[in-house]
Amino acid sequence: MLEQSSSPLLEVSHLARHFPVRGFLNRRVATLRALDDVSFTMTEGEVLGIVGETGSGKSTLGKTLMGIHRPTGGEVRLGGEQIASPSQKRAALVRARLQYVYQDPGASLDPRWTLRRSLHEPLVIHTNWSHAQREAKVREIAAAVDLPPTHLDLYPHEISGGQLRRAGLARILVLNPQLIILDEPTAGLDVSVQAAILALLRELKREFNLTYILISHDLAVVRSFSARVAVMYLGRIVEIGPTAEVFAAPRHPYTRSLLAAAPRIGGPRVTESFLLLGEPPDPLQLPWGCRFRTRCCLAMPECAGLAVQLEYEARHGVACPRWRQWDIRNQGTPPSPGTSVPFG
Ligand SMILES: Nc1ncnc2c1ncn2[C@@H]1O[C@H](COP(=O)(O)OP(=O)(O)OP(=O)(O)O)[C@@H](O)[C@H]1O
Repeated sequence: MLEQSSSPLLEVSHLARHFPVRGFLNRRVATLRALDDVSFTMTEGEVLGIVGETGSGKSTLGKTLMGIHRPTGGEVRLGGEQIASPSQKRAALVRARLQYVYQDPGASLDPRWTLRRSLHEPLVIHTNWSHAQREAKVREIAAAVDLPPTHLDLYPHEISGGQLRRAGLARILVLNPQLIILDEPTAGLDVSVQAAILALLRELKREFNLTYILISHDLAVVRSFSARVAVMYLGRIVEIGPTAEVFAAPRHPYTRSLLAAAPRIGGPRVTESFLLLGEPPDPLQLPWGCRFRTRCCLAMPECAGLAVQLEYEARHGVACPRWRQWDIRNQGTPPSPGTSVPFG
């Protein structure tokens, strides 16, 4: 596990989620390993960004933490209490402490209900509070997300897109969550609306002492918003560490490739030799050993046999024994494609 100064809020250990692929007569014909052996910890108040190409397992991770998918292996602890394992059903009370925010939180509001009814609803389900207690909470949270009390009597179609997002967030916040998983919160928004949403999320984090997991394709958003970042490739974390360090000195060849494909991010000069080679492999036929080796410019035949492990104890962990060998010999200068780097 990563070293943390205080005891962790979230502990994810060797989490896996596999999906059966069924064929004729509903027989299992293959297994899609969407998430495999994922471990990390988070302290209260932290923001962890999750990045990776489409299909790398980011949303599956979020949904498995949330209990939307039951894990195939491993476990999740929140505040020391085991909240997910292959044999465990998630309790409703625990669900309230962890919330998942889809791309557009406003979309979760029922168009036939006033905002007031939508904000009361989670409290009706999860608490036995009186109407007056619920109303006080709803008003407190509406004020925190800058929704005037008069708006509580309006329907979703009567308010602006920005207000709708804020109302969607309010619906989650009434439950006093500790950890919120934000899945692409800024996707499809223009830059000024993006900035407003991120500013609101920062403010809410301070006010309610929230911890966030931010899933995003947008490396610039992750860089500005999260202090730590985990990079995923085909269901595994290949690198995890402080965002500034990962962006300034990426270690895993895949992280270098991601950054090379996003030049506006800045960071170190990443030459073309770190551009991704070829297409991602079929997720039903993952390469043995390191899953990235088929597209990696540092790959050697030995990578097929390696049990490549993320260095969980490291503050900046990387699941590739080859980056270190390369960096020591070449002070970080990337190799030409196909260059062989001997082991040992
Ligand atoms: N319910 C499901 N049943 C079967 N396979 C699934 C299911 N959900 C996800 N997958 C598969 O798991 C893999 C990871 O998908 P996931 O949605 O977690 O990736 P992602 O990194 O979030 O992608 P994106 O950035 O496009 O949202 C993919 O190969 C996907 O097809």
